[in-house]
Amino acid sequence: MTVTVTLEPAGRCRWDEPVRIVVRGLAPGQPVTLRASLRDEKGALFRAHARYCADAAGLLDLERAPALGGSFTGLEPMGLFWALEPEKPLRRLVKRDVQTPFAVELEVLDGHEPEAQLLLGRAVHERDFLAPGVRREPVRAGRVRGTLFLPPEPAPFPGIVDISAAGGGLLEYRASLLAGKGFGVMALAYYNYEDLPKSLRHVHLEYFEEAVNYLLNHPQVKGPGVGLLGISKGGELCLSMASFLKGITAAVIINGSVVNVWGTLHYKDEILPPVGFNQNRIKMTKDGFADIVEVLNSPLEGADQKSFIPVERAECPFLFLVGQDDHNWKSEFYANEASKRLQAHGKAKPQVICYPGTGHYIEPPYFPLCPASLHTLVGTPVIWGGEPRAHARAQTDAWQQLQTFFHKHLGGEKGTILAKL
Ligand SMILES: CCCCCCCCCCCC(=O)SCCNC(=O)CCNC(=O)[C@H](O)C(C)(C)COP(=O)(O)OP(=O)(O)OC[C@H]1O[C@@H](n2cnc3c(N)ncnc32)[C@H](O)[C@@H]1OP(=O)(O)O
Repeated sequence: MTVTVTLEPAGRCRWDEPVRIVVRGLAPGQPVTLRASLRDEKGALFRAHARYCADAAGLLDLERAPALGGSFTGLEPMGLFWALEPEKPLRRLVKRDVQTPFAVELEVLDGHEPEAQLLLGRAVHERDFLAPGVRREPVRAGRVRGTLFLPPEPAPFPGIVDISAAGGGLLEYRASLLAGKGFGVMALAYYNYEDLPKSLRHVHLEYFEEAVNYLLNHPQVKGPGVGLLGISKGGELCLSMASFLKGITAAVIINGSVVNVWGTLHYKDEILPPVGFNQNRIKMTKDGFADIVEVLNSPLEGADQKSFIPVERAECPFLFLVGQDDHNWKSEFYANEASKRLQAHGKAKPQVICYPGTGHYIEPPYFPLCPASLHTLVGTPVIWGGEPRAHARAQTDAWQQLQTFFHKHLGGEKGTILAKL
């Protein structure tokens, strides 16, 4: 009997959607190995594999059959995606062009032995980043540089500014996926992109103010305010935006810091100096990677207190999503200190969700954990923390949590349209 690999739903789906993998035509109880392969846009290969046994009817359904070993074990229907590992170390899976899908090759190999196994069947599964009808609009307005993603009509939609980690350039994949949930999402570049500043040494919030106003004035975006979504340095910038700027209705901070890091922050006549750091607190792992989690000074002591972002000035609700094993910096400490500061000034207690075993890059679901890669500010590979399975679980939950939070505070439940006030 021919071995077939089928995916449900059939055909192309969004990267953040689960898919059911079913293999038919095997012998009863046949041992097989499933292997997933993906090449990113720079040709870097990512692979995962797992060993299974067919059931008495010769069927293998990954929603019912536990993996017996390989890149992961246990009942993990999406393990072949979140357990992908780069052939060359230090590569993080990022999607640079959201207008094309990632093609994932799924192979069924006979037996459990690692050496060359007989190929029994295969399928190529496309996972894309733009839901049908989602529109992609490059933004070159005044100084603002980014890309706006708009859901299919009817407008208007709640607006969200999405700000990535330090690294420069412009990564659009989170914004493009989130636009598929009914939001108008602008991925905002903020340095080392086109004619933007080349470094983070001086950050002027007026640029971000212009970006917020651009989005608020967009004819397809509904007010009265916008949401902010930021990860890492992007999360820190969202906290500063919410503290100093108007027009912010909700903010989701993914592993951000509540202290100004690396460069001087400017807004009108105010300045926040960068928090101090001590390179002697960099530890080296047995693999030779840097662990920088202790490098930054505490913003609760001495002169470093001037670097604490005045979150008490913010008028919006916050959701902090925290990887408890974040090794970039102390995300849980920052979230808790932000919460204390807000409550000490009579503001609402923010929602803080902490994920055990979870590292720095909490991405949309099914992105594989990146254990270590180049830190552009540190200039050497660092560990980001996290354990693959726990990190994968956290990504799936965090993605739902941030959507729920934005729908609650920005409106925009699919189909509910509120006119601009
Ligand atoms: C001590 C004081 C402490 C002070 C304490 C500092 C802590 C504060 C940190 C601030 C808070 C944060 O944001 S922490 C998060 C910091 N994040 C980062 O540093 C992100 C690192 N950057 C990246 O991963 C990349 O920029 C991407 C993947 C985002 C996009 O790459 P790109 O912009 O297109 O760059 P590209 O020209 O392709 O490649 C340039 C180099 O980037 C890296 N790179 C490129 N692609 C990838 C990739 N997929 N995975 C991994 N790395 C990649 C490679 O090394 C590559 O060099 P080659 O191999 O091609 O030669």
